[in-house]
Amino acid sequence: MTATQRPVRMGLPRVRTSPTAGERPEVPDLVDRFGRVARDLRVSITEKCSLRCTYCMPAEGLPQIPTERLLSPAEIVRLVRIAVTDLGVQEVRFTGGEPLMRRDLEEIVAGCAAAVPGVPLTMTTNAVGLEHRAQALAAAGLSRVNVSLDSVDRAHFAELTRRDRLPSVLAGIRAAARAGLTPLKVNAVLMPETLAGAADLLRWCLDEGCRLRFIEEMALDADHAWDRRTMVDAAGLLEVLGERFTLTEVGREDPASPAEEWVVDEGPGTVGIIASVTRNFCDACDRTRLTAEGTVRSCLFSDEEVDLRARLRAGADDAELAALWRGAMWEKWAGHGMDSAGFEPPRRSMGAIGG
Ligand SMILES: Nc1nc2c(ncn2[C@@H]2O[C@H](COP(=O)(O)OP(=O)(O)OP(=O)(O)O)[C@@H](O)[C@H]2O)c(=O)[nH]1
Ligand SMILES: C[S@@+](CC[C@H](N)C(=O)[O-])C[C@H]1O[C@@H](n2cnc3c(N)ncnc32)[C@H](O)[C@@H]1O
Ligand code: SF4
Ligand code: SF4
Repeated sequence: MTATQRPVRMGLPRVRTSPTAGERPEVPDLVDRFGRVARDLRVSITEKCSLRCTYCMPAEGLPQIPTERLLSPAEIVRLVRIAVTDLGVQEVRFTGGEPLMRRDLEEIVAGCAAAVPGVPLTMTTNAVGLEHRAQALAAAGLSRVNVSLDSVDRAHFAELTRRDRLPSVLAGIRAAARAGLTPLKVNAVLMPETLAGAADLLRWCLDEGCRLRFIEEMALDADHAWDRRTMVDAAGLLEVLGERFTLTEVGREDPASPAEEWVVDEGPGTVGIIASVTRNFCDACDRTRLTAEGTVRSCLFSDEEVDLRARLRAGADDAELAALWRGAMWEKWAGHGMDSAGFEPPRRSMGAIGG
């Protein structure tokens, strides 16, 4: 049996449904009622973006957030320090919108690197313009980057992102690799339109030494076009890639990692699949999020947010901000529920939350 003929383990949803009854235990870490502990902080720093990916943004972009409502570099650094020193966070990822849209990104990274030395600082980016900033970001203390890239065909890229920026993205990826922002992972969202170019994208990533992961599309597009019945799942992708490559399943790098991995041909290259919908990883979720406006959002899919910015600007001390954050995490949902009857997408789209 070849790797692609092997049945894909779709499994039962891995969401624990019976929460712990009673009060939150008196522990400093970000624990929730389902026994999970958040160690991975994702910080959105802007809603702006240089692209308009159809699975994320509306064609006209998101409504602009007035500058005074965005967290300043000093505020971001303070909240990151609280997350690490008071709440047990072990990795910080900058995202958005597009983090490169902020001119003060290097200042934010350098401030965080000084405030939480030794903690990996990473970024998820579309890489437009990264070519000119990769060296400075690495020098400021950025550890590595993940880049979103759905196609290496210029016309197809322009269609998917509504912008003709493929050359800049490819130059950005190469500059990031030269600057040592590695291991560099590439994220591609699975859609019917991406399947035809999926094998070419994998070939390109293998040749460039990038680790490609395909991601099942989630109901987080601003246009609300997502449809569970037509979305491309992991099984559909494996069938297409199997026509060109021999894939051998190796599983997850570590149990909390969302990506399951396959070795391609004789290796050492791999391809990953983040099956957020059909094989969700919510029961191992270790994430907490800060939105660009300074609210804590415990789950991508939960519109309940706790406003830290207002308290921070009203003079709250670190202990109060940490307590608010712990309370938000205790209320975290079990999972996204995309497979449940009556599922409603959240009000904010991916770009507005911070993916
Ligand atoms: N279900 C779910 N999916 C997420 C979440 N955060 C990110 N994703 C999806 O996972 C994809 C990859 O995210 P990245 O930003 O590259 O982060 P990562 O995979 O955690 O990063 P690594 O630590 O480098 O593996 C994104 O494109 C999203 O589609 C989350 O909290 N929940
Ligand atoms: C919102 S973007 C922000 C960072 C940066 N602009 C980028 O594209 O990498 C973060 C991640 O979310 C993913 N994403 C956006 N919309 C999605 C959706 N509807 N389903 C799954 N992933 C999505 C993107 O592919 C990207 O990897
Ligand atoms: S996925 Fe990233 S690059 Fe694409 S529109 Fe959303 S924020 Fe922008
Ligand atoms: S959907 Fe929510 S619970 Fe599931 S992995 Fe994402 S953030 Fe965690």
